[in-house]
Amino acid sequence: MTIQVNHLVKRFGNFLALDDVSLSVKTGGLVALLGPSGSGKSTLLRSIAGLEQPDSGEIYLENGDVTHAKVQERRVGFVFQHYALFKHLTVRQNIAFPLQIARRPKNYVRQRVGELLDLIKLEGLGDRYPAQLSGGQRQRVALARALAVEPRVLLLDEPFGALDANVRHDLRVWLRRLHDEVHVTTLIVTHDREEAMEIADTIVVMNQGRIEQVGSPQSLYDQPKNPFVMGFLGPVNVLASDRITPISNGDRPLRNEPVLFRPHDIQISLEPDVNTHPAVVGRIIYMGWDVQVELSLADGNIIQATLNSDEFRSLGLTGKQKVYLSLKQTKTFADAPTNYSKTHV
Ligand SMILES: Nc1ncnc2c1ncn2[C@@H]1O[C@H](COP(=O)(O)OP(=O)(O)OP(=O)(O)O)[C@@H](O)[C@H]1O
Repeated sequence: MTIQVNHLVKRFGNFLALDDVSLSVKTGGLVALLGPSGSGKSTLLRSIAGLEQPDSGEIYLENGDVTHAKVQERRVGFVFQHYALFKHLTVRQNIAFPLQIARRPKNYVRQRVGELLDLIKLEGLGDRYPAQLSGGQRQRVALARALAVEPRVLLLDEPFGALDANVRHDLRVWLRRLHDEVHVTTLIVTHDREEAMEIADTIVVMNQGRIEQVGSPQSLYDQPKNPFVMGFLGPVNVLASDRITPISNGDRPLRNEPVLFRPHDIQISLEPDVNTHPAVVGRIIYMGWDVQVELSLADGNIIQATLNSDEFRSLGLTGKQKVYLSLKQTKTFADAPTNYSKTHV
């Protein structure tokens, strides 16, 4: 285990930013902290870096207690959303900076900077200044600088948050490959579920200063522990159980808790059958391969279905058309509030 956090509590005045958070990160893992704004992701990351002092709890890095250690003693690399490169230094000088502070010999610095420029695929740009780079290139330099002194842990706080969607996507792929090459234990903060699912081996879902669930992208998506995780990992419809029959509830009796289902778990047919519900087609949104179809149920509830474009075409759906829907899969949660609605997701 490279990172071990035990019962961390952090208050800002009366506000409880971390509420008894415990987490283990395996050596070499790439773990995403995922949650809505204000859920405590950055506070947890900054506490591990030593930039925040927790009120109670412990932090271990490679089995050493660093709860009260200074930032420089922790040997962590840190990259923030906003480029923190030195404007008056070239790319090469920026990457060399932490090595010079650590008083590494000149020859070593030259060689290590060369290696890192290679690693971030910016070999030809070592003599440029940050202002002469794109946003994505600057973040790659920031990463190289964070990796220069071979940190025990790499901590990334929304490193691609300020970049446009295409560049973000390229950098995610790049970061994943980079991690597969260097295997440094990495914790990345994001509020973007696609980013978390694409990059991380393990996702830690946070909400209101607590960890809701930890697991692989697939296990969180397929077996969410509660409605919050299900809603945060992907789009979801919520209906009261007197409105729709859940597919399978195991042996557990329903106690009026809501029924949750994904838009792509709705099957649309043009003819009624046993257990189908009548609905009327509303707005249709083409998203390329996926087509989102809004459906109004007889009781006035509106839900979203997602079809692939082949299914959509073979049904030939148009607005105001009457259709019949059934559900392929549903989820209910024993501890969900019975007044739970989609606005909670
Ligand atoms: N220095 C501070 N003083 C007071 N409150 C703070 C401070 N830092 C964070 N907070 C509060 O703690 C809560 C958690 O903040 P944090 O930055 O950890 O959330 P986050 O999940 O990273 O959110 P975001 O995605 O918006 O960055 C927020 O409500 C924030 O306002």
